Amino acid sequence: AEPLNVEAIREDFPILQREFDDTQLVYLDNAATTQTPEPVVETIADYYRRYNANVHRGIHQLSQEASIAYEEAHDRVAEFIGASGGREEVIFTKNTTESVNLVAYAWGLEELGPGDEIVLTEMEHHANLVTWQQIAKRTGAECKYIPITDEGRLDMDAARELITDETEMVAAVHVSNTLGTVNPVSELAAIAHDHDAYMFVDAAQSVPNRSVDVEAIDADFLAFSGHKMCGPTGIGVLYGKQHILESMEPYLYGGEMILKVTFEDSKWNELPWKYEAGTPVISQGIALAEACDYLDDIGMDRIERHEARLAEYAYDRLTEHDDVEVYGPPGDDRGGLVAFNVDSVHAHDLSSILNDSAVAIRAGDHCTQPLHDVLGATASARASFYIYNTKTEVDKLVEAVDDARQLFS
Ligand SMILES: Cc1ncc(COP(=O)(O)O)c(CN[C@@H](CS)C(=O)O)c1O
Repeated sequence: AEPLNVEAIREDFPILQREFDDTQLVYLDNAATTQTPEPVVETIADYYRRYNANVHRGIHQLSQEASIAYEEAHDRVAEFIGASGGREEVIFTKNTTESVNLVAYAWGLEELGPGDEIVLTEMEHHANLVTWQQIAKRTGAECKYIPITDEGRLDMDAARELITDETEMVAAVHVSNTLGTVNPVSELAAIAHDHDAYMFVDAAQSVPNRSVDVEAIDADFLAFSGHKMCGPTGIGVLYGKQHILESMEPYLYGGEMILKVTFEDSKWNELPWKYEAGTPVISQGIALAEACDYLDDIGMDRIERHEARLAEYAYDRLTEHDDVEVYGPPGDDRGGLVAFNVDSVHAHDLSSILNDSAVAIRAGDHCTQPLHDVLGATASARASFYIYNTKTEVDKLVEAVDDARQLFS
């Protein structure tokens, strides 16, 4: 497929024209959050200008329009991830973190007990790792961690050992936000299902960046965030197989999620509203549907290839110097990000020097502290790419890293 027309895409992101001290912004922190294209911003503004109303309630025209747009946004997101069950399999939350917590509380707290096991990986984000770790503590279940190899890939032999008939849940990241590793989540799901365990895929760094088909993976649950895929903050998605979501009890109670309430008890609304208590993320959900259109117009396979090319170029240029360690698999086999350290420069110093050159990257643990312990690093710098980044911007990153190296050597 032909390369992206990055110049045309950049026209949709006025923020990328910002300058600091006459130096144009180079935004390379997309794994943290992506920028928001004009069509999505316009969708949000149009909602509040023309048809803002509460949903599932009022019978007035505005509420009808808002309700239909909000409900259809669920259908659009279901289509984007290949969920043939449509809106019944797509729950809107606040973010990926809340999506994981929904399953941990609504299923984990109810179903897990002593002797049960949850299998995670050493590269998990805190959203997944801390959540299941704490649910295990509260239920008496036990967490186990699939180790990573020296190249930062999952040790699948160890995975086959660790996932047993005691395993109730396998929860793994699809693309690591620190290593860039693309995990074999379909294979993990098959192993989990061989042992009658559920498979939860943390897709925060994959749904925005490549074509993801929940049914091809055969995930039982899958989570991601709108703000990492050209959408606004305040919207996350939990995909769940319909029959599983039907079998679970909600854990947030209130309006919207009920059909009938008496003083004695309550009956729950149908899916997905059963898990969307109170006034939902209306404008955010409608905007996320627009973001799905925006990305599909570009093409997820082209986006994946664009990011892979930038990641490989960054990997190759950064490792031209032997004082740089890039974490994770080789440059030609990873998602669109590189986390690295430069021997003589602490990651935080590096990111602040890069900021002086208007290059925006992330420094820290990227919410993967246990992984950094495994890597033997207290922190790392991370550049992460998206549809509006260019090789020239990677060159600016490398030049700024060279400046830092001079400064500190
Ligand atoms: C793999 C993975 N899983 C879960 C999350 C959480 O997404 P939220 O929208 O914050 O809930 C993230 C978000 N990672 C950001 C913030 S720490 C990063 O800079 O890497 C992620 O990368």
